[in-house]
Amino acid sequence: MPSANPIAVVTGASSGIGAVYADRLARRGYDLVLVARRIDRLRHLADTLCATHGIKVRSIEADLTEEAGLVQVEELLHTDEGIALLVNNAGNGKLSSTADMSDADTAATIALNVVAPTRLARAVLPAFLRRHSGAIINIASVMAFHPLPITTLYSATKSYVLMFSRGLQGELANTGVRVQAVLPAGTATEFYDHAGIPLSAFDPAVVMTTENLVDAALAGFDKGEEVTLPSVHDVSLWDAYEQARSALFGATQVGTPAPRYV
Ligand SMILES: NC(=O)C1=CN([C@@H]2O[C@H](COP(=O)(O)OP(=O)(O)OC[C@H]3O[C@@H](n4cnc5c(N)ncnc54)[C@H](OP(=O)(O)O)[C@@H]3O)[C@@H](O)[C@H]2O)C=CC1
Ligand SMILES: CC(=O)[C@H](N)C(=O)O
Repeated sequence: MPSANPIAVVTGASSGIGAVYADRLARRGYDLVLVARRIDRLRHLADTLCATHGIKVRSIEADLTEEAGLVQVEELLHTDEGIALLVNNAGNGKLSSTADMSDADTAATIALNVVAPTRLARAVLPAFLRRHSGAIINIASVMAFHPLPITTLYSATKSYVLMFSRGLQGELANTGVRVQAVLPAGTATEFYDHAGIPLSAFDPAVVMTTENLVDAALAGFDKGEEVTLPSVHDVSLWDAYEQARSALFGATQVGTPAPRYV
């Protein structure tokens, strides 16, 4: 018997931001599909959320940097008509100079942060468009617009997520399908266990709790925001950034070299 609840697919649900998204979406009455490599954690979370909220939860053990893992989730997104929300959350990043990163880490970050959210969005979009409804939440980062010497590759991948989201928003206008880009700043998760720099190296005053992050991001989602910056108190800063970006683009469309280059 198919569930009456809308289904949310959350990637990277075995810890951190994804695990809190799973909890919050369960509270909102979503059935869940949880995706990550650590199936033991997924099953524990699934049992807890089922018991607490009376929802249905499926756990999928998948490495989203591998073709087989991606195909598993793509097939679900292609076929399960009950899916109403995709949270592209799984991500990683080594905080390191580009020259010092290994080829394996470089490939894994591009695969997980760029290829996976792209393929999963492409997998779910046809059904969303057919139904004129559905939403994709892409977890980017504030590093998308502010590269540091130790975040070059990571920032580039998150800038892709932001641009991919902004482009989709333009494509999907008036279709009933929504895309939200969420740009967290430092958030207290296991991300730093694998990043090469421990969370303890950061000023606690600038690190947000995962619960506060996700609750703020969902508040932005409920407001209909296209880009949500949970930690930015003065939203006029983003508005000014976007206006400057648009004005700069307009200034590129002139067809003649700028005088300073002549
Ligand atoms: N923490 C922060 O300061 C910030 C984080 N972000 C972004 O938030 C998102 C969530 O990260 P966060 O919660 O912080 O970190 P965590 O490390 O706690 O969570 C990362 C999640 O991604 C999953 N994951 C990692 N590698 C793979 C893989 N190869 N295949 C499938 N799933 C994988 C992990 O599960 P498993 O290991 O079980 O596979 C885990 O569930 C990321 O996109 C990150 O870039 C953005 C800004 C700030
Ligand atoms: C400091 C970081 O790289 C963090 N993951 C972020 O995206 O802000």
